[in-house]
Amino acid sequence: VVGGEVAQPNSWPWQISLQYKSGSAYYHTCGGSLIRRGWVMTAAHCVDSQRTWRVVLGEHNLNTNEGKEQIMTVNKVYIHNLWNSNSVAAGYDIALLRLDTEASLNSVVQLAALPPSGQILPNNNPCYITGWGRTSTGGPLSNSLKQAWLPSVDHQTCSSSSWWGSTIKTTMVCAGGAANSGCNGDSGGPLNCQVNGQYYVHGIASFVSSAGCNATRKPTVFTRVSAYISWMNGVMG
Ligand SMILES: CC(C)c1ccc(NC(=O)[C@@H]2CCCN2C(=O)[C@H](CCCC[NH3+])NC(=O)C(F)(F)F)cc1
Repeated sequence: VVGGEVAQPNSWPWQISLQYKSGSAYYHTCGGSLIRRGWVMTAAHCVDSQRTWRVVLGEHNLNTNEGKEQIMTVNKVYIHNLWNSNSVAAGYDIALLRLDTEASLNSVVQLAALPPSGQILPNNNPCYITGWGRTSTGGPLSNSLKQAWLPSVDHQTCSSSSWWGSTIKTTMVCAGGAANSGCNGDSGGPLNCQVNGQYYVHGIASFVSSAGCNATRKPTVFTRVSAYISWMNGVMG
C-alpha cells in the first residue's frame, strides 16, 4: 500500500496473509479475505504456482507473534478455470483456498461481507485498500498492515483512453488513481467499500501499472467480487 497509514490492529478482521514455504521458513506473498470459516478468497495470480501455502488469520505485524494469530494450512486451491496467467487483462483473477481446518471466529478473526451478485459501485464510493504490500514502487513490504483511502473509479472513467483504456473489463473494479495505491504484495487482498454504513469486500487486488504502483490515472485494478458470487457458491457448495 502506497500512502495511507498503518491500520488499527485487527480492524479489518477478514484480512489474511497468504504465505509460501521456502526452506524451513514462510514468506508473505499476497493478501486475501476470509469468506467462510474454511474458505479464503484471493487472486488467481497469487496461487498459480506449485508451492506449499499457509494462511495467517488475526495478523497485524508480520514479524512478531502477538498471540492472536491463527495459522491455517491449505487443503486445496481452486483457480477460476478461465484464468490465464499470461493475460491478467482478460480478468478471472480469482481463486478460493479450502483450509484444512475451520477458523475460530472472534474479535480479531471475522468473515468478510460480500456484495450482492451484480452490484456495481458508483463513481467515488468510499473504499479502503488494505495490505502488507510494498509501501512505495520498488520499496519494501510493510511489516504492519496498512490501509489507504481509495475511492472507486467507475468503468466509464477507468476505461477511457487517458486512464487504463480497453485493458479494463466490466468484471473489474478500479480505485484510486492518485497518490494512494496498492502495490506488489497487496495482490489478492480486499478493496473494502462502505455501502449503507457497512464495509463489503468489492474487489480483489489484481494489478497496478508496471510504470509505478501509484501512477497518475492508473488506478489499482481489482477483480469485481460481485461478478463471481455464483462461481464461488458453485465451488464452495
Ligand atoms: C493488463 C496488462 C497490460 C498488465 C498491466 C499491469 C501489469 N502490472 C504488473 O505486472 C505489476 C508489475 C509487478 C507486479 N505487478 C502487478 O500488478 C501485480 C501482479 C500482476 C499479475 C500479472 N502477472 N499485482 C499487484 O501488484 C497488485 F496490484 F495486485 F497488488 C501487468 C499486466
